[in-house]
Amino acid sequence: MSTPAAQHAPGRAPNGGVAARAHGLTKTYGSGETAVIALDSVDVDIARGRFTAVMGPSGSGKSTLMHCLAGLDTVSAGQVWLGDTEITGLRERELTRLRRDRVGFMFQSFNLIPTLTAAENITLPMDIAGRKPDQPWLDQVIDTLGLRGRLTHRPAQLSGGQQQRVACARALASRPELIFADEPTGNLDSRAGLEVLGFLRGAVDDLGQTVVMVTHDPGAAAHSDLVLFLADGRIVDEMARPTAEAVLERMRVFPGGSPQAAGPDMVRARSGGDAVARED
Ligand SMILES: Nc1ncnc2c1ncn2[C@@H]1O[C@H](COP(=O)(O)OP(=O)(O)OP(=O)(O)O)[C@@H](O)[C@H]1O
Repeated sequence: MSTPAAQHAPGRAPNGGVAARAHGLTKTYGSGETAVIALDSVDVDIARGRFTAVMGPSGSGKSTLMHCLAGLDTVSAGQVWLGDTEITGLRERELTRLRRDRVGFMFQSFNLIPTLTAAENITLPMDIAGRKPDQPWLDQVIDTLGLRGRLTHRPAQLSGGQQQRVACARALASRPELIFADEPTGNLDSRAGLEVLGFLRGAVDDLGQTVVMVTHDPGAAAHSDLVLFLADGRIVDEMARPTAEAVLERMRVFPGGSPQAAGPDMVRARSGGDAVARED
């Protein structure tokens, strides 16, 4: 299977490598008349060694897509792979181990443990797993993120940007196959946000990591290689080599001049119900 996410440089995976894949991914919450279709038969390939951004109106399914790809949530139908491993159908215990060993997470609210130092927070997932960090790699991550002088600080002694850098180091520490970042700059001022985006970019370019980032911010999405646009639980568009201006311009085609106001009928009509490649 191949999808637009994997068909257009620079979002295309080197050597066709796919870090995560969804096929016919459907997620429904509730049942009967109150059922909500959060994801509607989504097909997507996440290119390995690339930075992919996911954008779309509030409620379009961005977080649900991320959670299903990361094995944080079960699917109602369809299949999800992490690398070559099909994760749909895995037992909770296997999923927990897979997330711990192969996926890194960053959240808007940093999710650091307040009583632990920065160093302890960074290695916590590996400590829980009983795994020894690869020290040269960890040193490289700590130095790249400029955290060397902050390792003994607790989160309350760090700025928001520094806390998110610790969360970034924690996500990178085990050299995961895939890092999911859910609005990682949402709680940061623009300077700290830019810094974190620069580090995520560097993690991809210099360290060969794979990053998927959910964002509402066209400026943040502009740091990615490829933007996937979600609306009404479907991937309705994509943009390679995005700029903030181009992303904003793209949004203007949605009713009301903003993707927040995009109507499902309109985006379905444009996409024919499937993800479409950008034609310009
Ligand atoms: N646990 C849940 N129970 C019921 N409905 C849910 C649940 N989680 C999400 N939904 C619904 O699924 C749809 C997609 O939600 P999701 O959080 O994935 O959207 P989103 O694009 O990430 O939104 P936002 O940008 O506001 O965070 C929404 O209609 C939402 O109300």
